[in-house]
Amino acid sequence: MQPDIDRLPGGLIVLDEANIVTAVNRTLCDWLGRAETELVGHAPESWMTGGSRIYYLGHVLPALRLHGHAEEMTLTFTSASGQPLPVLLSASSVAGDEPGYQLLLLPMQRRNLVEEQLQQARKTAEQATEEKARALEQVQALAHELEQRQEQLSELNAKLELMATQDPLTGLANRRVYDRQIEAQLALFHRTRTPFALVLTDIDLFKRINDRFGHDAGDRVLKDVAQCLHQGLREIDTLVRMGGEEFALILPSTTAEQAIRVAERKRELVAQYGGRYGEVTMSFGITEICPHDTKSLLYGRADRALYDAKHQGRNRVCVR
Ligand SMILES: Nc1nc2c(ncn2[C@@H]2O[C@H](COP(=O)(O)OP(=O)(O)OP(=O)(O)O)[C@@H](O)[C@H]2O)c(=O)[nH]1
Repeated sequence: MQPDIDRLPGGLIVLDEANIVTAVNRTLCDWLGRAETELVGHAPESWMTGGSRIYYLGHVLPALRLHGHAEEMTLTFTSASGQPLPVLLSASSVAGDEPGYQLLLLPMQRRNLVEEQLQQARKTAEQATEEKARALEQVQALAHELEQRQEQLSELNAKLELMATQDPLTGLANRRVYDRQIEAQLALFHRTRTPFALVLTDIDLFKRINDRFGHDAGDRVLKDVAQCLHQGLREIDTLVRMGGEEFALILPSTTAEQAIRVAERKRELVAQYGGRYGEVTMSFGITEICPHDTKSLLYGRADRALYDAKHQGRNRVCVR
């Protein structure tokens, strides 16, 4: 598509090398209020104000001839009715069969408009950048808050998990962990016949300690006994406070024979502990997993072994 130079939003003047107008567009004719025939064949400075004429001949034209271009120069033309017409001129040389120059004129009013539009666009862009920065800040603040909430949530979950599995007085695992571990050991035994032993143990005549020294003293003894029982256990062993003054030990890959030795060591340790609350002893009931055992059969046998120990005079280890 050929550009329609007559409808350009700026005036166009084509000059030959001798600075004589060879063509103009309609926009320029309209601004100057002159017919094309009045303009072609003349020098362009003919329609400029005195000052602009000097500037054009002394500066613009020499620059154009020397460098081949002149940019954003201010000149004032005069219309046929005598009105000054300030313009911004940009010009460049044209090579080829008919060498010369082409001058593009933009009225200053229009330039101001363009500048205003540019300023407006810049302002809008700045506002958009500020809004973007604010939005980014908000997103970052929200992301930070989310991170904190997630941290709080995982802390809370960890606390809940602890509360669900820990005895608050002694810090030992609770009955929930006992159930989980026994079920895991039973499953392992049924799959691989790996033996394990269950030890139930109970502080002897604990009621007397409570009665004589008070409930707080009883709590102190429970904590100390928990420590004694915990000493020397393997990573894979599980020590649980079942409730009251009863504890359970689940010893994986352990026979009843081996469990007796473990229980004896614990019994001696507790008996040595004594402390401010007089003699403290424990009774132990042991059993080893049998082929047709269930969780309750296993527990029942260990409990009967513990009963045997109590019945036989306490501070001893019995096996069933
Ligand atoms: N201080 C304290 N006492 C507890 C706690 N849980 C249970 N007890 C007490 O433990 C005592 C257990 O008494 P009993 O079941 O009669 O058994 P025992 O006195 O140890 O006698 P034997 O088991 O036959 O040797 C009761 O007095 C309970 O109140 C606890 O968390 N803290």
